[in-house]
Amino acid sequence: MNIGIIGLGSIGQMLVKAFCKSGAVAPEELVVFNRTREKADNLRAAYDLKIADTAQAVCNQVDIVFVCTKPLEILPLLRTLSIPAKTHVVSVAAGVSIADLESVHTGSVSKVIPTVTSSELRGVSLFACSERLSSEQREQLKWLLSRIGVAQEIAEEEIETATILTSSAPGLIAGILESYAQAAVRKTPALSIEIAREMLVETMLGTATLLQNEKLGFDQLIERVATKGGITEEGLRVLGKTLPKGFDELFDMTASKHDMLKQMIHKQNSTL
Ligand SMILES: NC(=O)c1ccc[n+]([C@@H]2O[C@H](COP(=O)([O-])OP(=O)(O)OC[C@H]3O[C@@H](n4cnc5c(N)ncnc54)[C@H](OP(=O)(O)O)[C@@H]3O)[C@@H](O)[C@H]2O)c1
Ligand code: PRO
Repeated sequence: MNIGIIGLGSIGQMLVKAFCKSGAVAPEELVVFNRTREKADNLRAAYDLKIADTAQAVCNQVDIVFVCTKPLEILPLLRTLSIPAKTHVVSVAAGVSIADLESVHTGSVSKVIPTVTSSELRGVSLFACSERLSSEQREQLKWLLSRIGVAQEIAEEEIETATILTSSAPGLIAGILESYAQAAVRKTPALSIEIAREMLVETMLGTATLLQNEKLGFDQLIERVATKGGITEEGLRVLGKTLPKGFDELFDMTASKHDMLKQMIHKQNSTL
């Protein structure tokens, strides 16, 4: 199976690494193109993949192509290409809908929201497929994504909120952890920030492993940690006062950003 990847930024490079690391795809089955050639050359130093000279050349030789450019770059790019109808076009762009993709490609299209943690073969890739997809194309996509983590099929109307739980989450969690570590050091300046960060990372790994291996609910883990009348209880009380409002605002603001992006994409598509 030949797989194309157009756009080798953070997520395009992650897909190359994850597909190769998982063994889902042999490097020589990958055909890549990036606007700036250097990124492709750097990847080629590690993986024996094919570098195409143009995005069109990628589309001419693959069964499925992952387009990993930014949301406002994808439709203008796809409009310049003559993509064979049999080629399955997969967009990873937040805010670009299946209908948008169907307006620029006559064949099968899908929307995938990957996550950077798939470079460790962990995390959730969200996917939504167009009705044009054959069952073989859908199974192929699901199989590829399940090799690099959990492949979660999802209705398009749920994908934006789910993106915040899966794809944005590694960045958001890193932001939360940094704030957690900084607060610890403000409280106790003798504590080194590096050690505070390391302790949090190890604790996060331990927490995730415990939740998963013992199939604990969050409430069960809380009960195990928070000794009645103890210290954690006090921390949870503070979180209960501040976090719901903060998370509601986070979901509201990221939804507004999605809406803004979609408006820009629709405007762009109607003027192209
Ligand atoms: N980062 C994430 O965690 C994540 C998760 C899920 C979905 N996404 C989606 O993935 C997409 C890419 O995000 P990113 O974070 O990877 O962005 P990025 O690091 O800026 O990568 C974008 C890449 O696209 C390349 N590019 C732009 N126009 C091109 C063209 N016409 N032909 C070939 N290559 C082109 C750029 O090349 P240059 O080297 O020339 O700039 C750059 O390497 C976005 O649509 C985003 O919504 C990202
Ligand atoms: N990274 C992309 C963004 O921040 C999409 C979800 C994760 O826009």
